[in-house]
Amino acid sequence: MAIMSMSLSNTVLASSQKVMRPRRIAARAVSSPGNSARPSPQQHQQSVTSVAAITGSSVRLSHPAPTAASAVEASASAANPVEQASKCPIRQLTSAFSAASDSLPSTSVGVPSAATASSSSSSSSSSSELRPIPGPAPLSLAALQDVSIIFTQGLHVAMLAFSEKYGPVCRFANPASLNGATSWVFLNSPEAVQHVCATAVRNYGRRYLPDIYNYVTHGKGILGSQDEYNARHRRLCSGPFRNRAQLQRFSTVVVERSHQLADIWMEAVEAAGARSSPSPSVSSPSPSVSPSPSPSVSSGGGCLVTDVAVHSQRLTLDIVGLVAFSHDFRQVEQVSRDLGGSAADPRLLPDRVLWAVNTFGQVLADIFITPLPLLRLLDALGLPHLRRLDEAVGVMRAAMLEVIQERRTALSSGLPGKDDLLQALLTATDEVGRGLTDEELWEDVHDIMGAGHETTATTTAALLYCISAHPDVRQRVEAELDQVLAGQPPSFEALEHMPYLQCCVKEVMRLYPAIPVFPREALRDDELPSGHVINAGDVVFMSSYALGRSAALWPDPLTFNPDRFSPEAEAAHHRFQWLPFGAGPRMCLGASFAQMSVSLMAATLLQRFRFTPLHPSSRLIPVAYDITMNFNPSGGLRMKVQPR
Ligand code: HEM
Repeated sequence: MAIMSMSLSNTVLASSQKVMRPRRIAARAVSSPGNSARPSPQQHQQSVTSVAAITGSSVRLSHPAPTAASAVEASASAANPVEQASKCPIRQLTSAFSAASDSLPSTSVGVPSAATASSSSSSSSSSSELRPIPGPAPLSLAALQDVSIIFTQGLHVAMLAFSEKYGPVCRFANPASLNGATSWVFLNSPEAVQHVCATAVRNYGRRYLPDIYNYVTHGKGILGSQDEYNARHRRLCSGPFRNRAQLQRFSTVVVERSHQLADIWMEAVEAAGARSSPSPSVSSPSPSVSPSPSPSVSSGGGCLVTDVAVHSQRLTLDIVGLVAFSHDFRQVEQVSRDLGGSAADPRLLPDRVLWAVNTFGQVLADIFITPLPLLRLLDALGLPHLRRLDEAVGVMRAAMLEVIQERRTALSSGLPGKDDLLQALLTATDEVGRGLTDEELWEDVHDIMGAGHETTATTTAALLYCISAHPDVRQRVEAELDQVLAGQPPSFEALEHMPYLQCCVKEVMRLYPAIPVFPREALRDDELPSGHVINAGDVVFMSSYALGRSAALWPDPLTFNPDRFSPEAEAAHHRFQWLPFGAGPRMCLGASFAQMSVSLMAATLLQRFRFTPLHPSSRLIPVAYDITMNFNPSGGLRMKVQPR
């Protein structure tokens, strides 16, 4: 997402992209560590971003069509034909992910080695003419106009516009080789993406990263690392996310916490009913753009009106904290206070980790594409972005290392461990029996938490909105929920019997991918199947957003229509046309967990409530991206929430 945004950016676009500031959940109840980095109330209103800044890719080579974790499935199928036969969405998810996320392309799915990749690449295009890639002339007016779209509307919108203007492959020159890129190439065809992420993946294995990301990660962790380091950590960390039993256990956390949120909503509605408050003014919702202490909530008349996107952020932060290292951020509890309309008392949650997570995310989102030299200058001039970032990282690291030490001690004493990601990673070893060091553990767990929080929150909020904005879709979802659950809580197993809900999840990710761009670096000269020439040093951008909204791939692309993902319709899709989790060896590590979580959160809430979108009033949600998707352009997703 941002990673991509930064692409063109770092230097050129760098300072401009402050356009959209995240307005996600606010850690309003956070206490700062009591130093100069103490966040202001406004900052507390900022979401708890995190390192979700990434990009992904998978290696789907043989599956006929994407079903669940589309990008992964082919490789999964290649590795496990039994699972391939399964039509069960969750089974597909887990099995697909298990093979895909970590199979190095050359081993499990037969992606050619560097040498063969280049020859296969050449042969694939030997029948076509070599042709230059279209695009604006360097430093021309057209180039300026095009680049201005990135500044004003974001790279995701620009990529769609570029493909409409120049075709599915286009190039922007970078005469000064800013950020080391010889030029920027934008791809918007499944065939080209397949080439980069599968056929010739060895040439494009490295993710392009912004300065600040390299600064923060030092090339470590999962998100910021490259090559063998990344592959090893992916192999070690993916275990829990591809293990069905582990996913099942994680699913109980998701359902329990979602029920907690539902209970709080229900209490608010009932309390308001008992007070006989007047009906909330649903006809004139305030967009609540300002970071007010409460996310503009009102209740009464048998319902409440609130920004559901704020609550979903609280929900997913709790979930990732619990799943990652059994840390309860108690953000859902905070919703009662949101609904009471009172400002939170920071003393109630003296959580330094939460403060750090918030600060880290907020600063990172603010400066994501700003070049490092400029950041150092700003720090020297008294705008200490880097210092605040360092401080937040220090707090998170210290807290996590403490937990790791406690866990190691418990483990060596034979005490029962927790059932979380950290516990699984403490004992994970690679092929030569080597485990993860404490430093590696904290970096990886932190990355996974960061990648999993806002992405799932915004996707869930958008899903609730889209389903509710389409009464026919809502009716079908409700009918499926009622029939499958028969009044019981949703579960991992029950999801397997909810194909229509899965279609809705996929459709929302087509229109609103939480991370819209995944960039790669070209190591050597290469040729796309279309005959276009890629040069060594080019940065190649692919976009799930542009693919998902391409009229060439999807009829009536801006309409929310879950039936696009019925088994019959999916069978006609290109394997690389729906890629919300990226594709190839850098594909999202948590794809199956993400789809499961989003589905379960939505199922739990839709089973108990009916939502009526109030703001924005359009069916298409205006979204922007900083590190991940946000709803800043409409000031959130304000909905009437009514018990069913
Ligand atoms: C709807 C939710 C999510 C979406 C749309 C999403 C999407 C993505 C995308 C597009 C990438 C891209 C990478 C690239 O090509 O460079 C990525 C990477 C990643 N995601 Fe997700 N993600 C989601 C949720 C999660 C969750 C829940 C987790 C963990 C629990 C997670 C963990 C990761 C990690 C660790 C990476 C980095 C992989 C690497 O660099 O090798 N994601 N995600």
